[in-house]
Amino acid sequence: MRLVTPQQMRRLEELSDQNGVSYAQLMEHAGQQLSIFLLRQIRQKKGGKILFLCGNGNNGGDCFVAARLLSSQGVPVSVGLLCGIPKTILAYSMYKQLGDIPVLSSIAQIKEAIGIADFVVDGVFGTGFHGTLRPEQAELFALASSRFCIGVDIPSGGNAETGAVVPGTMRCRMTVSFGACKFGMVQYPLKTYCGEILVADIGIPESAYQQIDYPMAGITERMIANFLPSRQPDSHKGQFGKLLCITGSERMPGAAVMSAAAALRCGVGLMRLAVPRSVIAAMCARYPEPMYLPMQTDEKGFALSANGNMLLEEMAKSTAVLIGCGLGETEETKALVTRILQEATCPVILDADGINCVTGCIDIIKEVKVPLILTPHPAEMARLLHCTVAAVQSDRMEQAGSFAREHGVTLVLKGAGTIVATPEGAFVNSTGNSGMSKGGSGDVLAGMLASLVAQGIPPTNAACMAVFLHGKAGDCAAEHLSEQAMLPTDLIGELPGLFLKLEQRRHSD
Ligand SMILES: NC(=O)C1=CN([C@@H]2O[C@H](COP(=O)(O)OP(=O)(O)OC[C@H]3O[C@@H](n4cnc5c(N)ncnc54)[C@H](OP(=O)(O)O)[C@@H]3O)[C@@H](O)[C@H]2O)[C@@H](O)CC1
Ligand SMILES: Nc1ncnc2c1ncn2[C@@H]1O[C@H](COP(=O)(O)OP(=O)(O)O)[C@@H](O)[C@H]1O
Ligand SMILES: [K+]
Repeated sequence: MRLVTPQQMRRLEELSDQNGVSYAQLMEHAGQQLSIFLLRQIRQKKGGKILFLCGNGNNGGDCFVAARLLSSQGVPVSVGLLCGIPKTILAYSMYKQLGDIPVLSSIAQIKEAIGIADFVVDGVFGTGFHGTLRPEQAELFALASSRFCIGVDIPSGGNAETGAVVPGTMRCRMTVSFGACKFGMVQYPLKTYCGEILVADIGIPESAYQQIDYPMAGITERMIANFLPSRQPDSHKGQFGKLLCITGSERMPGAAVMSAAAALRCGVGLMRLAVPRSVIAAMCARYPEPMYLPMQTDEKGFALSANGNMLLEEMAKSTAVLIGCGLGETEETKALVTRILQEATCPVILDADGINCVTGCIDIIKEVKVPLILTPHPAEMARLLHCTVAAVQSDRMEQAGSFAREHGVTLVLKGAGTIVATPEGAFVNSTGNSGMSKGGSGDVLAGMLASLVAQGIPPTNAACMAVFLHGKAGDCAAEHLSEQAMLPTDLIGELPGLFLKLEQRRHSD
């Protein structure tokens, strides 16, 4: 699913206009698509009165077209003007074609109409919304939201660029978005205001989409199914990658266990697991598959930089390195992480404390000569950028995309609606649930990602595949264990079922 910012949408409309599909035709198509959708809804409900709530911009214009088309087919429609007569030439010309459709402009009339409508269509504000809602608007929106409300392009009050909402934003059961889904609609909190999202084709030429800078898309199962490495019947372990994990400390051995277990379940051929010597016996009892590399530690159980030479030798034999989960943030681990990055000979996945260790010397990232993937959660991202978590969360795509472009890395900004940003474009995940908001879920993701990269899947593809499957594993776990009780380790238990499905899908394709 394509995702666009409001600026990109405006550029698409402009390119479309230059390529023979005018602005007026786009609006006519948008209204047509909306009317087709509404007709389907009416048929399912066996009848229904439709009230279009319209603002004075082009979002209202789409509604005038739909109202005219539906009315010509005998559907009882009315229009409520919330911001007066349309301001744009386009919307005004559509408004003038309403004919004898009832137009309500007093608040009292509109309130009454909302009360008796079967469907309320929200065409008050689209991508041109800014500022806040006036109290009387918020009150009307609350009333409309209590009905079966259908969003036009985006719920009014939502920010199509960031996913922010203002108090009183319209709550829609379904939203019909034109040309492409707006990025903000797949981020929180706006996502929860959209209901089911449908994208309507309004005739923007394919060539226009191809000219958009920094394209974005939602991650789908279909997309990631093709990334699975093929397994030939005569294959051997050396063909499925060699992963070096530099993880864990005496205080956080679990992070090493979870990332390693997840990596093993994602199919890597060989794993070397560098962890503090003291935790190896317990780990090996649980997971005998990896080759264990004992690390020397300080008196608190955190790895020393003196392990560097041994780790570099092991890295030379590896196809990917995962560093950071549970490693701890000390002067010694900082020196170790820095050295691994500076001398890396294969792709590196930098997670958790691996990220924390470089926040003071972020420019070294630009000098890394191998593909680098960072997997920060919002607080780690804020540390990287030396800003607040709120600043990260208020504009996730801008923060992730700018970082990826500036540093030439793949950046996985975690949290509901995880973003995989690369220097060329970005992907957004929609799987997962709040049952995953538990310490350890990130370690599982890091292990999965590292395993896929080690197997030779290009970093961006691997990141999309890992975040999609990680969230899907969370959704499966929640189904039979509940969001409340499920654990990060349960995600690992779901992986075999998910890979089985992907393999079956590949065999049937
Ligand atoms: N262009 C095309 O060909 C196509 C466009 N399409 C449709 O156009 C939509 C974008 O239309 P748009 O740019 O006119 O903006 P829209 O969202 O209607 O709102 C702007 C109006 O609201 C006002 N306003 C804003 N905030 C406000 C507030 N807090 N309180 C009060 N007023 C406020 C704002 O006022 P102003 O900025 O002037 O102060 C302005 O008058 C898009 O979402 C899609 O539905 C489709 O048909 C496809 C083809
Ligand atoms: N509400 C949610 N919806 C979807 N995914 C979530 C949600 N909460 C957490 N996750 C996912 O779980 C993981 C948590 O990672 P992180 O915060 O690094 O955990 P930890 O470091 O404790 O292992 C991320 O991949 C994140 O996207
Ligand atoms: K709207």
